Amino acid sequence: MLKIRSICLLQRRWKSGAKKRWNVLQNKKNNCDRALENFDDFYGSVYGSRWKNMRAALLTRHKYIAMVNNFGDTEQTCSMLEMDGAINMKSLINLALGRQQETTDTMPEQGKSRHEIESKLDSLLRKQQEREVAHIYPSSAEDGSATTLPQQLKYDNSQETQTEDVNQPIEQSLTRALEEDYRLDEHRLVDPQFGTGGLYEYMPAHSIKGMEDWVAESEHYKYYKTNADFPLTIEPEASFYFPEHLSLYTYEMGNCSDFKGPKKCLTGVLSHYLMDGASTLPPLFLQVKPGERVLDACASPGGKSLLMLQTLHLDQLVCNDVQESRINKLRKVLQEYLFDYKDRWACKRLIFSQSDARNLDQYEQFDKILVDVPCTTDRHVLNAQDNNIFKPTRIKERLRIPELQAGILANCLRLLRPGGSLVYSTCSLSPIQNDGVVHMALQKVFTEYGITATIKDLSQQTSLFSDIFKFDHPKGLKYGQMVVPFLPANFGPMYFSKITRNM
Ligand SMILES: C[S@@+](CC[C@H](N)C(=O)[O-])C[C@H]1O[C@@H](n2cnc3c(N)ncnc32)[C@H](O)[C@@H]1O
Repeated sequence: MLKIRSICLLQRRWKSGAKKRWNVLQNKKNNCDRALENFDDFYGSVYGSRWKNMRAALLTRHKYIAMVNNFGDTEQTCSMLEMDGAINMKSLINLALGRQQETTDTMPEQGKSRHEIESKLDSLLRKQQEREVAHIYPSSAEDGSATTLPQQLKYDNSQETQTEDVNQPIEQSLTRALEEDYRLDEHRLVDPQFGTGGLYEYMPAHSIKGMEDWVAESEHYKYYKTNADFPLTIEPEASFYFPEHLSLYTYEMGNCSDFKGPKKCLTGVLSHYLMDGASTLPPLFLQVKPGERVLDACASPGGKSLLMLQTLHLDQLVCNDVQESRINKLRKVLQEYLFDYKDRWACKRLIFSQSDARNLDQYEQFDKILVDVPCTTDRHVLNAQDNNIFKPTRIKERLRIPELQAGILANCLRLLRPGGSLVYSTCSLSPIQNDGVVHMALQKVFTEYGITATIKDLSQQTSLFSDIFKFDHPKGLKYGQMVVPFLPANFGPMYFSKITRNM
């Protein structure tokens, strides 16, 4: 009897194995496979040899930052995060700001204080790293064995020839990763594949090998590749300040430690909010000032709205999203984090709005607008099957994304008061959804409404963040900045462009 049962079990196991093999033989692709294949073709030709490292990072667990809730037990939360070895981004940025200011100064005695700030920053980072290493690998310090990289830092893509050896000493591996990246950057600058126009010349609009799904997108690309038919100024952003009341905590580059989950505070709200670190940059660069009226045009689930509220600067924030279910999600998040959500502080300031941002026009003009549009969500589509935009039945929707994005951005430019600014952002590496859409929207508002705008060049300000994020500055990127996935700082992707409406 016993014998018969085990035979049955064996048979069943063999059957399911055979089914699996049959799927493999049929070469059935899932949605994530489709997305990866598409990116390999498209981003491979956009980013060249650098795509390999971005790809490995995209397929690896990404890094978060912790935003402290000012409506909870703020000081306790900050101490807890610091005890765990996290660094307050504000101190890093303020040190970098001081360093930048000193560099522009030629006074000889100031060289000394620059040196002091630099060594302070170095020792802060070194201490932080030592504390972290001791925490994660306590035995290495005791037995004298080499410290190894955290598992997450391993390039986990089997097709990559560049697989990191996890047994390498941490410094050696990090140095190698950084050196490799600089080498690739150098290579890109002289690589004839990228030509003088960088991204703008990398592919013909119609003949994109293996990229049939992108043909409609490349039509937009062809359109924005033509010379601008609208007046455009690009000027450096004058200044940057880190909001006094905002506390964002991160681990230094190369440290992939996890944050503890949020806790309930005495006021009943949650202690901190975890988000992709690169998502903090669009609202930070919007530079919301006290008393301003702000629109978050595509607000749900609400991380960026919450960040702007945590600056305690806003006079009014209109949180808009197109779907009712998304608005409900946003309400829930804000409710979990804002004390007095139903009455005083938040009630006076928060307005929920459910509209298609392409047609939104029921409000007075805004001082600032965040335009964090729907996009191909490049990291998400490689890791989640459900509701994936690369599902074959969603092809049309996917191909219309740049058009939708340009429609939203153009309407938001119209909703800005003259002199007001907006930040447009996506979490996609696609030059079409990024610079391409900015170009299309600027063209559209000029042709239809005679509106002109100035692009703010943020490169000097983003360099303040270069100890935390990996920025990519492809030659052709004209209108925005981009954080790219990078194993030692696995944030993003995040593209953002700051635009001011001319008077
Ligand atoms: C990238 S998510 C926004 C993430 C959000 N800013 C945050 O930081 O949590 C894009 C949002 O745009 C919304 N959306 C899509 N189409 C829209 C439209 N036409 N008008 C307004 N919102 C739209 C989606 O429902 C989605 O919630």
